[in-house]
Amino acid sequence: MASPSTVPETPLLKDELDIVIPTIRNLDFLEMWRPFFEPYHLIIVQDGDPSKTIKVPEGFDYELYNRNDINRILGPKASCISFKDSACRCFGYMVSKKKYIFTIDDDCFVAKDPSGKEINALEQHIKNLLSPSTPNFFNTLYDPYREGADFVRGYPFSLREGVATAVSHGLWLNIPDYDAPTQLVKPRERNTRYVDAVLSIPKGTLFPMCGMNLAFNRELIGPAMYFGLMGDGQPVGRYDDMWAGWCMKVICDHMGWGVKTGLPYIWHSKASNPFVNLKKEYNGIFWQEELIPFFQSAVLPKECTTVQKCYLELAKQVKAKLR
Ligand SMILES: O=c1ccn([C@@H]2O[C@H](COP(=O)(O)OP(=O)(O)O[C@H]3O[C@@H](CO)[C@H](O)[C@H]3O)[C@@H](O)[C@H]2O)c(=O)[nH]1
Ligand SMILES: [Mn+2]
Repeated sequence: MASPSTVPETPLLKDELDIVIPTIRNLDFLEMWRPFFEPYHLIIVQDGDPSKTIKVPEGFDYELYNRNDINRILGPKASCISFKDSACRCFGYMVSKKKYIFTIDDDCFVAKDPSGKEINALEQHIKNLLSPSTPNFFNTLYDPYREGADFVRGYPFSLREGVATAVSHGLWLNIPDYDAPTQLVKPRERNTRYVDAVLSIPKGTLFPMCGMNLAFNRELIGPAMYFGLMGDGQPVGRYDDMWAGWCMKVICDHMGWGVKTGLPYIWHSKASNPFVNLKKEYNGIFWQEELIPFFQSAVLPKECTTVQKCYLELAKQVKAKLR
């Protein structure tokens, strides 16, 4: 019998978490993530031409879905899954049967922290999701549940239990997730700043959710994580994750759940073409100036006791106020 010291540590949430990857390129990046990802089940959503063969590196346990699969499974409803846009990833959230989801882009690699240690982004997301959030009162020493930190003087004891964490939003070293105008004026800017913090986004505050390094509790907030319809035939692009983030945050605030941002970092390697991105984002840059005030003022009635009811109510308000 193996002695306790040799028994391999079972990766956290090994059978309760799926890793969802949208791809229109290839999956070579998985080699670098192998030590961290291999124990987990992958759901690969292949975008673009379904006749193209996507090679999954040996040793990974995965499901792979292309557009033909999406059309077969959803029939006429397949039109709600974006085509030729990373928003297609939310199909993976739908077919998953697990409690947690981690989604990552195929141009995101393992980053190193300032000490040079490789960052297990998945492990950090799991820690973020399994520990409470503090959206109702800001803790100036950041994450109070972290080793070596705590609540500071003046923090109400009645609030120190925190609330359930629904979403963990990770960040990116190297290529930051800038919009096209910013990328055009700062083409060589790279993010080299590693901020060693995890923050709860305060209740009542929206934020720009990026889908490239993101984890969430699918059982809690899954129905609100629909990534807006973008890509082929749509007037706006690169607002899929933003849309989901705004809907999700309004609903989390209403349901009393938390959203965290900060660690973990990944290394984002490819800058997408800013001119192509400008065309995709152009309408969205105007659209969001109308959208944000809508989401900031959205109120969900107390009868909305489930995420589904919240989302349907939000949809009703969108239809009434945003068309
Ligand atoms: O038509 C497409 C284009 C891309 N993908 C896959 O989606 C991700 C992200 O693609 P990419 O790295 O090219 O785009 P970025 O600008 O860096 O991504 C940021 O913008 C958001 C787009 O809304 C995205 O979530 C952010 O990370 C890769 O895995 C591509 O392979 C696709 O499936 N279909
Ligand atoms: Mn990218």
